[in-house]
Amino acid sequence: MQIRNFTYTLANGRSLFQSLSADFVDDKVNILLGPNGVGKTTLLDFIATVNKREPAYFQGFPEFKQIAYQPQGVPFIFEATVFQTMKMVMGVGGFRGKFQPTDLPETLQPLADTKYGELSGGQRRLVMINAISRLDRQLYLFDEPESGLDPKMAKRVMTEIQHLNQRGKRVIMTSHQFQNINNDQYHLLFLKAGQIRFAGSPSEFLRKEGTDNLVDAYIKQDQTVL
Ligand SMILES: Nc1ncnc2c1ncn2[C@@H]1O[C@H](COP(=O)(O)OP(=O)(O)OP(=O)(O)O)[C@@H](O)[C@H]1O
Repeated sequence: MQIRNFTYTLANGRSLFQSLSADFVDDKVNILLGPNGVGKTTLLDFIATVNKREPAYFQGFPEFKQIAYQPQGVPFIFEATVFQTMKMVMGVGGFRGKFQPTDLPETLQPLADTKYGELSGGQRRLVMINAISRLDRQLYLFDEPESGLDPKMAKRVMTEIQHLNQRGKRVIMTSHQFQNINNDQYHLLFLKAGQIRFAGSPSEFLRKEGTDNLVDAYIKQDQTVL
């Protein structure tokens, strides 16, 4: 999957991407990093075809039906229970297998009959990520999947996302969290000022910035004068 020379200007005239090129890898979890407002979600929207995707710029991405997308917001029917919500999301996504409360992950089983509207923000996110991960698609897009989750849950979600990738699924996600980017099963793409400024493994990122701490590496990269 690759993006080639993609230029995009917002309706207010602000140039968001300038001849942006990016290469995503299949056998690692791709993580888009970069400052707030730089365009990570907008890029996911193009990949997911929420925004029209021109084949001249977006090459090798699966078609719409083969993509599962977890957007940042998680609006849903507040009265539905956790179990009903997951079943509904999976049903809309084309899941036709058997699904019962005992199929819920251990963390969600005690909440099976709890109304979605009574969950915390992090719990809602967990429900959506679980439902979306169970769809049978080629490409999974997660927009800040660990945001709002406690450290244990965030770690679990990142492990599940890696398992998804190890089962042969392609994954692109965004993140502002670094504590779980702890191995080279991740492929980092740093977006800033309209282009990808770094692409590579976490250890390559650390080496490039001359530090052993990803947060420091991120800040150094962000401070680089272009
Ligand atoms: N519907 C919209 N109309 C106008 N501008 C928009 C719209 N959606 C996003 N933008 C603008 O596009 C820019 C990129 O937003 P985007 O959400 O893609 O950034 P991001 O990198 O994902 O940010 P964050 O890390 O804060 O989630 C921002 O400046 C934002 O104001």
